Amino acid sequence: MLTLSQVNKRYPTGDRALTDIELTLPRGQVMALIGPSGAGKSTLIRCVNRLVEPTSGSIRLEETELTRLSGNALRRARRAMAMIFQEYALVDRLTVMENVLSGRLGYVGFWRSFLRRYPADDIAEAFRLLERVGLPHAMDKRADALSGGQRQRVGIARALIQRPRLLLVDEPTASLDPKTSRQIMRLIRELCAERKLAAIINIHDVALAQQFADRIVGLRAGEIVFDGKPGELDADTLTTIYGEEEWDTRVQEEEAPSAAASAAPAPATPLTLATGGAR
Ligand SMILES: Nc1ncnc2c1ncn2[C@@H]1O[C@H](COP(=O)(O)OP(=O)(O)OP(=O)(O)O)[C@@H](O)[C@H]1O
Repeated sequence: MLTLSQVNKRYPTGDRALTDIELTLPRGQVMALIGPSGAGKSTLIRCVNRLVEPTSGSIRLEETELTRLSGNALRRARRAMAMIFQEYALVDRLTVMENVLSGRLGYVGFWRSFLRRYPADDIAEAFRLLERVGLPHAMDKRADALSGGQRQRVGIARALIQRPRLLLVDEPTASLDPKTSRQIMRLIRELCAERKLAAIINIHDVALAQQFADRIVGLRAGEIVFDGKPGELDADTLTTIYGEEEWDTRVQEEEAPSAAASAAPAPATPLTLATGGAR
């Protein structure tokens, strides 16, 4: 449903962020995008919804060539691609319900949204979504009264009320504790399955990516250096993506003495990356 072909991005500063990206994402597939800082993960997902302009190449969402769109046509295409952010991007002074409904801004007219008069169907759907993400009792709370995990659930509900076909997810767990991170990843995974949504999830935590994604794509210096199933990620592949490291042993040697590590459950996946492996 999403096809990137020969996508390149060079920023005006001269930084080459993406080189000849080729990627096809089928409907319903959850893909994790991993790679070191500066590898181009955020640039890639922002090229898809054109928050960043690719320098060259083609990006197709089903029949639509996204790189050629502007104005209303671009706004319409963006409705199909909802974004979930690391820092949630909620409006703090608004209620949870209002934040969720703001996901409909691309659909309702300016005055309606300005006056916050949303159609009854949208309100009913917002109720259903808040229930689905586990926040049925929080709808009247202000967004700034919520925990990080709850804020991300609101961000997920806001994305879904857009009725997207594709989720673009930018480090959804970066500000969350390990347990909440897993709950959020599980929720995203389940919702994608329920709604046949494809997702690209930019994530630093390799263990979480392995556990919750169907497919992992590794970027290094703007190029795809790995594209495979979570079980195919081995120490050699991690070295290709991140550079030299003793992937199998580092967590044990460096973290085992701490209380946090000894309380952690045994890894469910074969490899745990030291930088993001605590669960
Ligand atoms: N607005 C910008 N202007 C100039 N260069 C940029 C800009 N945004 C990103 N870059 C550069 O593009 C490259 C890729 O950055 P990007 O943020 O996409 O990487 P990333 O993999 O998402 O990193 P991180 O994991 O740290 O968020 C880096 O060299 C970065 O310095």
